[in-house]
Amino acid sequence: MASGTALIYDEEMTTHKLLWSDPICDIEVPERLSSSYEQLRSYHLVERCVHVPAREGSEEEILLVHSLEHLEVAKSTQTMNEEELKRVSENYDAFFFHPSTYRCARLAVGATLQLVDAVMSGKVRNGMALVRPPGHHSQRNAANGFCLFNNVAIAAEYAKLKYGLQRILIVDWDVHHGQGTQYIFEEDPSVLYFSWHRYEHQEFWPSLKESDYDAVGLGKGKGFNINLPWNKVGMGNSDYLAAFFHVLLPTAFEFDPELVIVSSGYDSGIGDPEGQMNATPEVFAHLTHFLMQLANGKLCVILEGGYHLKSLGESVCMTVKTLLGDPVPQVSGEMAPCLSAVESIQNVRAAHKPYWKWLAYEDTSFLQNLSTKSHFLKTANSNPSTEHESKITNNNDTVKVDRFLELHMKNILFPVPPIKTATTGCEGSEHFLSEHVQLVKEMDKTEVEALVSGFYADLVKDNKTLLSLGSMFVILDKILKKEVCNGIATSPTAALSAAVALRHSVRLGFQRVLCVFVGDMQMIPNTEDGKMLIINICEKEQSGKTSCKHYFSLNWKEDAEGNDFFSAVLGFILPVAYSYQPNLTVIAVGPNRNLGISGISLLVALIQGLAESRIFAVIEDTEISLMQNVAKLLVGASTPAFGIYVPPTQEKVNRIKALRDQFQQEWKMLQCSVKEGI
Ligand SMILES: NCCCNCCCCCS
Ligand SMILES: [Zn+2]
Repeated sequence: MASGTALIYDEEMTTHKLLWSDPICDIEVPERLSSSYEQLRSYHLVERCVHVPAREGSEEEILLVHSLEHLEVAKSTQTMNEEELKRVSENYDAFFFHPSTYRCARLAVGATLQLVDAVMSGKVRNGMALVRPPGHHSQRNAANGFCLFNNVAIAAEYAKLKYGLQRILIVDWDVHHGQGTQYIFEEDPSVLYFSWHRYEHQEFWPSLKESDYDAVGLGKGKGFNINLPWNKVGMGNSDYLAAFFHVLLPTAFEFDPELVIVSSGYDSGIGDPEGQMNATPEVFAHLTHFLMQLANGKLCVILEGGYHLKSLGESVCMTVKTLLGDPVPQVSGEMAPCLSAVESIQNVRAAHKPYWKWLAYEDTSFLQNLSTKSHFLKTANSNPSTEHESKITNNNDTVKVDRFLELHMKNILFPVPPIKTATTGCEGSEHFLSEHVQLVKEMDKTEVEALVSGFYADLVKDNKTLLSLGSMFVILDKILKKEVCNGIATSPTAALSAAVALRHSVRLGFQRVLCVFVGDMQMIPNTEDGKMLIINICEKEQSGKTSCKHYFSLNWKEDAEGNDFFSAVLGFILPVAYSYQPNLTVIAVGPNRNLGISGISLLVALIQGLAESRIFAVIEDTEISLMQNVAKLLVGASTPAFGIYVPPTQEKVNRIKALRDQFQQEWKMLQCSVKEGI
């Protein structure tokens, strides 16, 4: 199994720079690269990565995407004087040439292809390339928006040719629409292109009609181009996460890519003068973590934009830290997407309904009620509750943004725990023992009885249960003290152990404990005080217990053909969990589970983004292979495999929709459509 994270950086790419005054282009400075690299070094992240050298992209590789004419024009600029450079640059929208631009652009292409080779060859699992000039605006025959050659588009064509790939996902989280990439692949069903971008109803650059949500691709490519326009500035962490849960991830898992490439622009982050958005650096750790669960972890992150140096640097570090497998920091801010974001999400889901199985039963009746194409009137005067208050008055005050980020990142960056996983050395754990795993010694019986005596004492009869409870307490203690990141234990009675673990965790001081219980839970703790939130995935309604704000019973019967659990995890469990913001997650699998191992693996893999990746898993001791799968995921030893994708049945979609309609006011991350009549 491939491991390791590649980092590609070559100082020579800092030589390209603007030689004359141009207020549009003067933000694309060499320091974008050097200060990002310095920030990575300051967090000791460079030394933890595998260094892969850049190289020049060959003319042949560039011609995979660009015309010979475009290549020749670019090549001819190397010997021009400033006057000539200025004149050639004026042929393009927002681009500048320097004598070294051509050389730098070829290094940017080569660095990107080096990363693709390192990942596809298994030399590393994933990686990041810090490159400039960026690429996603450049087109077959034109430079545009600071971009000369489309690095990511060339990488996709290269990967198809060299590795015979048939499904590549490009995620463009830059705040600008990568129209160049869209044009290149809009008829190509083997490349799924997703972009969100500041749009403001076509007012924001590049102000194209084809950047709107109804540009779904052409011909055979229909459905493989996804545009999510942001029609207001100030979008934040919750809007970005909602876009992943309710648009990108369900599509991405159905598409099942063999490789994921990110057009990683950080001008969608707080403080950036172009984006004017509010999302804070740690959100990129979450976005990266989600994409790491696709394509067996084969993920290539390529720098695009990002023009506030401090914001850019912090976001680059959050990305690389996550690629390295570090715990994902708690995401900040109110977990409630704004009205405008939910409108855009609803529109793009409706536009793509004809092309994706997961959207087969999407309710698009709202389209009938509205005549205009922009399915919603511009929410010009939308009331304050639908607007995000901006943490910073305006992003143009660079020093103020620096100060904010200084403080914000202080309580986020935590040392990586020396040990990742603690376990009781239960059956089957010998398979995955590695330096990341610590065996915990059993706790002595009297101590356990003392801890359990308060409650459930009557239930705890035999020694075996007492011992398993003992080791559970030890593990929970280590997680609380941050000596380990997560832990796993088996139990003869997972339901009892889970109930005891929940009570013990609250008593240890965890304020919000999320418990996902698979199987019939037998006893359900009282969740009135909100200190626990329980999601019970069971085959039948628990006797008499209906769902309420902190207790959900989600009936699910595993599909014999494969894994149909994606819509439940992405459309319900994660949105509720992210709304709740737990500081510990307990995953328990009891007897007669009703979910397949691949469904449970999906749940464990995606839920690690919560609670700073603090997870305690307790598994019925009869489930040896499940235990091994979950343990490998917690250690980070394996890239997850989620089985055969099966789309949800109408009945299952309706069940999730019913829960969403009932609880989307309490747990706002569930929102993906605007209530009628707002
Ligand atoms: N009024 C023209 C604004 C042009 N702005 C170009 C921004 C390119 C960003 C590359 S990520
Ligand atoms: Zn950009």
